[in-house]
Amino acid sequence: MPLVQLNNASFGYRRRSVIAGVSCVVEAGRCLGIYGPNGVGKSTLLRGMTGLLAPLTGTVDVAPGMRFGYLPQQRAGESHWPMTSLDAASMAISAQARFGFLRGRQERVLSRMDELGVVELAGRPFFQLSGGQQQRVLLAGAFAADPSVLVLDEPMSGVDAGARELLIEHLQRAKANGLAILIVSHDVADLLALADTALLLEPAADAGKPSRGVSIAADDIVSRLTAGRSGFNRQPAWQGAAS
Ligand SMILES: Nc1ncnc2c1ncn2[C@@H]1O[C@H](COP(=O)(O)OP(=O)(O)OP(=O)(O)O)[C@@H](O)[C@H]1O
Repeated sequence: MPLVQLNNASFGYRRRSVIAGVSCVVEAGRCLGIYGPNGVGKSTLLRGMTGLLAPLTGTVDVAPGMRFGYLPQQRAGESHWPMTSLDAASMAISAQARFGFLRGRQERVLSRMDELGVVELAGRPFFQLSGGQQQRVLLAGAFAADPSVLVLDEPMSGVDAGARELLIEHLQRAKANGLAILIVSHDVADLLALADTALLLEPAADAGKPSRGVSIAADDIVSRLTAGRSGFNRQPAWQGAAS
């Protein structure tokens, strides 16, 4: 049974659709990749799939009792808020787990931080870490919530090649253990490494109209993009995917 199922769903703001006609399923042990140009509606679709935004039309069915772990898109910025990395990851878990304060929470977070190679950063001020280190700390928090579906919005941004390899392996293992993953990425290589199915989001030819989503097998991403059938030939965002 799918954990999340969208049937011809559209999402937007103030009754205006940003993205329309999306049908897809999210299943245990599978990864759905979402790909498309800036502003096409990827984050909007994630908000809709996780219940943060109600569909304007169509339906979103979520299996009872399931939990989302969410790694939002990183925003550039600086803060002097005196928060340690452990605090940041622990806040992520309590926000995501929806079960309030958890006994043994810090141990769970520290153990996930250890798996992701950032446990030695636990006491360091979060905002003094590099972007890639912050990303791994927050991912540890998302994992510690023990989610059924892990939602990753551009998880590899700011992450170096070695750390990316480690993250991909970690996510592949978690997927093999039954975790469902939803990932937005501008890098086709990430989607080829993780996704089983891909939703290609295409802007409408007519500026005032909503974007559309086309569901394909992840292995067909490169041929689909190079064939230009989806209009993606206008932007070479997937460069490097073939290496
Ligand atoms: N809270 C909001 N209220 C109104 N409009 C919004 C809101 N959030 C996003 N939008 C609009 O919805 C459209 C899609 O935005 P969204 O952030 O979903 O795109 P995206 O594909 O994730 O972009 P990017 O690749 O740049 O992150 C944009 O036109 C944006 O201005």
